[in-house]
Amino acid sequence: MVRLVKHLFAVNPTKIYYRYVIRRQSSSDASKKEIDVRRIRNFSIVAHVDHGKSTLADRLLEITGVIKPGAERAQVLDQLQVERERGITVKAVTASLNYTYNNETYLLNLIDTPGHVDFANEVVRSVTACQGVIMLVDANEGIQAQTVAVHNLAKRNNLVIIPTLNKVDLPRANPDKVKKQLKQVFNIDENSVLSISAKKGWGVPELLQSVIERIPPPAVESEGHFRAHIIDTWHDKYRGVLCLAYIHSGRVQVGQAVKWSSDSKVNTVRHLALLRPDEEAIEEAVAGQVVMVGCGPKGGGGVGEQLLSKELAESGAVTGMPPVKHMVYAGIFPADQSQHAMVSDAIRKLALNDSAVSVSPDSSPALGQGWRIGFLGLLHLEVFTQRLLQEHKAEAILTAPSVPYKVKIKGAKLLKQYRTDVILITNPLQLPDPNNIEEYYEPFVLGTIITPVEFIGAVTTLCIDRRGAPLPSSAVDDQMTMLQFVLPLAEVVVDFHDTLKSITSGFASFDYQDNGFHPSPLVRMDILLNGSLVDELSTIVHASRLEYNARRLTEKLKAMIPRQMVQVAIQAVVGGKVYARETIKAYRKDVTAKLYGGDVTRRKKLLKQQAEGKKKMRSVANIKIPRDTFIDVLKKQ
Ligand SMILES: Nc1nc2c(ncn2[C@@H]2O[C@H](COP(=O)(O)OP(=O)(O)OP(=O)(O)O)[C@@H](O)[C@H]2O)c(=O)[nH]1
Repeated sequence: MVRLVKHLFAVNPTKIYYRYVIRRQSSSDASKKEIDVRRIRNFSIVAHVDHGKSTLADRLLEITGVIKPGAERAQVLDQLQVERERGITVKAVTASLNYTYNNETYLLNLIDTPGHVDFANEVVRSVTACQGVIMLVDANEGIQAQTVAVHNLAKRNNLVIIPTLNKVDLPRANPDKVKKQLKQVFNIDENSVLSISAKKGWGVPELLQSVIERIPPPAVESEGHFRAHIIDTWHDKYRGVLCLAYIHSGRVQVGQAVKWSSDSKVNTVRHLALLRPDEEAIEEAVAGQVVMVGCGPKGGGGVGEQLLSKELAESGAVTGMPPVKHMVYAGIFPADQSQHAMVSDAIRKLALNDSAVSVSPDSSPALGQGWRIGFLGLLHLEVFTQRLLQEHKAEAILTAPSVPYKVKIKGAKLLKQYRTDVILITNPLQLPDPNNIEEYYEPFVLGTIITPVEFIGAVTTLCIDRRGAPLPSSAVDDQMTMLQFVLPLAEVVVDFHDTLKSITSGFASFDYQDNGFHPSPLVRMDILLNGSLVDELSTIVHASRLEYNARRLTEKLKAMIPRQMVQVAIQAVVGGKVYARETIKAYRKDVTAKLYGGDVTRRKKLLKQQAEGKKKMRSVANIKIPRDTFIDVLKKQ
């Protein structure tokens, strides 16, 4: 089952959760000594899903003495229930490992980066702490779309890349062919490519030596004021917020006064530890290190923030990290409003651990008080809600997800209100009156697809159908091609990947990266149930898709909403004009049945009451909509 799910999420890999302990390292002395920055190596393992990151991490932990060779459970790193159920890894931390090479002890920080674009933010913040990556490529499957994505990311961040072929033990492995692909696609010198079997451990010690030889130590200012940026945060019941921090300059000690870049309050460092991956308390950490820091229960701090010495914070010389770009927004509401405080607390705690979400208050006539949450993609959204339920027992209703748009506004009043002429729309209901909109902008992505050549036609048709604009393609080798398209994000987030997999028998892989906002003819389409607007079902659609979307949405709602006591009219409307309509017939309840042979005035009274009841339901749109409708209606095609 797990394997099956893994394939379903073939480009939905993620991050690794390194928070288990098998055996403490016997090297605690090393952490008490002053660390020489020249003997620190900060690196990540990056790869397409299933190319062997977790397996290689296991081997590295074995070689450095963290786990015993041949430990029974493989890939012990995935701990969250959601990870086990989905067969994907979702959460990243780090492992600080000691390794002796040429009689010198090195501190190797294995900083995990997630692969899937939904977690791109995590990758970006992780790589800022790395100087190099091990780029794994399955010697049997060859380069896949995500290999291209992680390679580009490493290049953009000027990281040293150690190209490594994995699974060379497999009988079908073809290292020579994949080396040629690496040369063809990335211009990687074939002689620099290492070959390993993470499963058997072949070539792994040599790989570790290459990490030391090829990846430079961090270029940091050992002297000067303490400055660190936060890679990850999580909540500890007793110690409050704990953070994983990469130290850019200076040093930090337990008891030191520090400040968050976002806050004027002075905090004291109370907890300092190396994660090996088990915590190993230390008294001091220096620039170049990745350490766990805690400032006590009220110590605060969030991912992307910086932790600074009090003096540096007060000098005003620090600039912030770039803000996260959210790809998908959805409303989240407590299933039961009496649980609002509990769900609120759960969201706060989870958002602390999942830095990539943005949370703002929201309210809906149908669903009550809730939150509008920004995610990096649909998988991210699903994982977040699943974790809410599993880890915090918080049951929430999710509204239909939508991508953010931008509009250029006109009219003195609006311009004064927003103090800018281009505003970001994260909820279709925020759209100003069309008369006040000068131009609409839609988010686009650069999609990379690697496919066997026989599917080029089918893939191109799919992309064009999704309003994609083709870019020049290039050969990976004589059997595989890399296609690139600029695609509207709205056409990609919902079911693009599933469709691509089905038309290519699972052989094509897909990845995408942000391509910014571009002008686009958009309109807001509303759904009326018996004349009442259902806020949660409003969508922004491309003008060319209006009639199709109107029909599709009303038909799907008809199939999803169960029959009610009253007839339900479902209408898709733009600016007062109805583009599609469906009707769900009412159950007919014979309220006079009990009055067989009774008095006629009594019978009339009951019929009148029933008619009034129906009217009332219409006027308040008291229609029971299954909660999954709000997400499924946009999801399933
Ligand atoms: N034969 C062989 N199988 C391997 C090797 N390395 C990994 N595998 C197998 O490949 C599959 C995927 O390995 P993982 O380590 O989970 O891959 P991953 O890249 O971490 O995958 P995600 O955690 O889902 O991102 C597992 O069944 C491993 O046992 C290898 O060197 N040889």
